[in-house]
Amino acid sequence: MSFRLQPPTTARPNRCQLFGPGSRPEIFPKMAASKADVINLDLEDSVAPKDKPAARANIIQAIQTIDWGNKTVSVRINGLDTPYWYKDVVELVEQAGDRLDQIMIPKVGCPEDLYAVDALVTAAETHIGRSKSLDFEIIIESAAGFANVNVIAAATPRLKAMSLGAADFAASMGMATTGIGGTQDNYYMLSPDGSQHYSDPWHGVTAAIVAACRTHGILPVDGPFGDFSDDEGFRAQARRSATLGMVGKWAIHPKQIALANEVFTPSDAQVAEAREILAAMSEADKAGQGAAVYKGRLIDLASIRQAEVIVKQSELIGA
Ligand SMILES: CC(C)(COP(=O)(O)OP(=O)(O)OC[C@H]1O[C@@H](n2cnc3c(N)ncnc32)[C@H](O)[C@@H]1OP(=O)(O)O)[C@@H](O)C(=O)NCCC(=O)NCCSC(=O)C[C@H](O)C(=O)O
Ligand SMILES: [Mg+2]
Repeated sequence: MSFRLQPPTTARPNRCQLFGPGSRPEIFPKMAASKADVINLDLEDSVAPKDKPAARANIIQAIQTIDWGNKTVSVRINGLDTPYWYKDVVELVEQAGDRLDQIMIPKVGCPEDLYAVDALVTAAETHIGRSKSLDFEIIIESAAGFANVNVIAAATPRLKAMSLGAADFAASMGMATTGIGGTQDNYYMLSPDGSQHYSDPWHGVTAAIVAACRTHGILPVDGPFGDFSDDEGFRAQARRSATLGMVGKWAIHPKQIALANEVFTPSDAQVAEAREILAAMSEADKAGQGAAVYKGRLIDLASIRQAEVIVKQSELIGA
């Protein structure tokens, strides 16, 4: 560990972020009744330009009137390259009330993007005397976002979560794909016997997001998986993200909520094994040993830290 300690990551359940367009208010109560940990009401790409003002009004009314339980309520604003974002921010901060926990800023490319939004949010909050400070979450979905991810992660203490947006990311990188996340037909390695083995084209940016987030105590989240009729494809993508350190995944259809919760909730077997490792290391410590053998394999002090990740995650979720 560096002399500069890794900060604890934001402590909240974030296994599934359910999206819904701000222009479809009839689904908001269904979103509130769902088993998603985070609700993302969208003002950006799922809302047509002519519908933006009505979508803002729908969202503000819904935040004030619907019982969102203990969910994190977040609104995705429009990008800083559009004429919509400043009204999104000002109207939300001034009118939505304290039940609005967070705004999601899309297509962040540099830390100054967050500086600009922070300045506007701070002014609006001060103007109305908002008692609760608004949190930020962002989407890394451009070449610039990938290149600058570490300085972006350090941009503001408001930042609590960071997602990968596979669709815009692929477009910005010039990737030859149209699918949103998952396996890509042409991204494979050829084995000596001629068989094809698919690789993960999202691996590099996923690892970069996780590293930046963990360095700064931010939640790393996997974004959308577009083919909501492909449950196994979603599971495979989510399992890869979880293995690399992400804490949750978006659902762009209610079908995907249970899948995300399943993958990002540690199983009973995983928790039991983690507790056994902690117990074995406790015995080793009493015997003056820093290492031990568990089920025929080495465990040591690093194994304690690995096991604690799983135990803490299950305690946070209440699993
Ligand atoms: C994808 C959808 C357009 C599908 O909507 P619909 O045709 O209504 O689906 P179904 O008929 O299968 O719906 C079944 C029931 O579920 C309700 N429903 C539908 N969607 C939602 C939802 N999001 N939350 C809660 N409930 C929902 C329907 O009303 C039906 O209910 P009932 O009749 O009572 O049985 C739609 O799901 C949708 O709009 N999804 C969200 C799209 C979105 O927000 N996209 C933006 C995020 S992805 C992105 O932006 C890319 C990213 O930035 C990147 O770059 O990668
Ligand atoms: Mg996008």
